Amino acid sequence: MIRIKVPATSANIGVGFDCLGLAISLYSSVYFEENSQKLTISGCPEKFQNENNLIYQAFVRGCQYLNQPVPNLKITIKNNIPISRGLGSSAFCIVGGLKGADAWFQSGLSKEELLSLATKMEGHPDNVAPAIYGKMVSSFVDSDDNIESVHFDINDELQFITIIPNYAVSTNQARSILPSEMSYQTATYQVGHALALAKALEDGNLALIHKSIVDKMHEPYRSTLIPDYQTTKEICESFDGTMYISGSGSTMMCIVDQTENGLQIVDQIKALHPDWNVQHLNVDTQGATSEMTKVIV
Ligand SMILES: Nc1ncnc2c1ncn2[C@@H]1O[C@H](COP(=O)(O)OP(=O)(O)O)[C@@H](O)[C@H]1O
Ligand SMILES: N[C@@H](CCOP(=O)(O)O)C(=O)O
Repeated sequence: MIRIKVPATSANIGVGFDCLGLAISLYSSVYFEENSQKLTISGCPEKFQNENNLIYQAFVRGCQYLNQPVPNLKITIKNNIPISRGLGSSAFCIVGGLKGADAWFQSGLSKEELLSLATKMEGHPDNVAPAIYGKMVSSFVDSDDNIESVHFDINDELQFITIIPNYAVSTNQARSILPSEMSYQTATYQVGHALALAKALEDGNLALIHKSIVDKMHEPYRSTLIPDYQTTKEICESFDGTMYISGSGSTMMCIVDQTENGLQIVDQIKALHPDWNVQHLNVDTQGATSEMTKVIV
């Protein structure tokens, strides 16, 4: 059977709305094997165990692109990326399904083709690009509808603390509350900040990360959907951490150096919210992988 392993992704990174994203060391896998029936799906909530399942939809899209018939499939999901928490669970499904079809037919799709197909399904490239390539990726759609992506190394001195609340925020809702227009002044602010942030993350410059990550495009609106936003931000900042809303939330990501500060932040947040999932994670540098395997792990 085929195993596709995909990293979770943290999109936007403050000022990079819909264009900047980071792959992190939290992984989900999906296994594809032949089946006597049309489709069997396990490892996800029952409401997704049907033909509307996003992984299956992406697999079918991959077959169409490759001009291949859709095989009878058994899909087994080993999921570690929480759903609707702003860590790219939908990107996992889309990249997992497309890459599954590519591996099934051994068709050797390029990462560029994969990114183009995945972006059309997801609607924005900021999660699917790092899910495919790893590291931090900045992407945009050019005038010919091609996706251009630029790849950044993140400095090893930084650690990422993923703070996952026990409540979800739907991406659709978090997009629907955003204004439809923005001023030239705000656009200029965002461009300057985003460029500085990319360099600061490469250099591990915590002071510049802290200044440049401050967003005016989505975070002020979306923070209203996360009741614990302000208190969590204050805890992070009291130990020299910088916090942003991961994707559309509810996860909050804290960037901090490799000192004891990270441990203090985790301890304080866990003490306040024992049922939240708070983890130290690293940057994933590989992106999605595929392998033939005999066992499900
Ligand atoms: N493990 C999974 N199994 C089936 N469907 C999933 C899984 N993970 C995510 N999805 C799909 O992705 C959607 C969540 O996407 P979205 O709201 O964008 O949140 P996220 O921030 O996690 O990407 C779900 O409604 C579902 O359609
Ligand atoms: N740029 C998108 C990113 C959504 O990421 P997700 O992980 O919440 O699906 C947005 O901000 O809407």
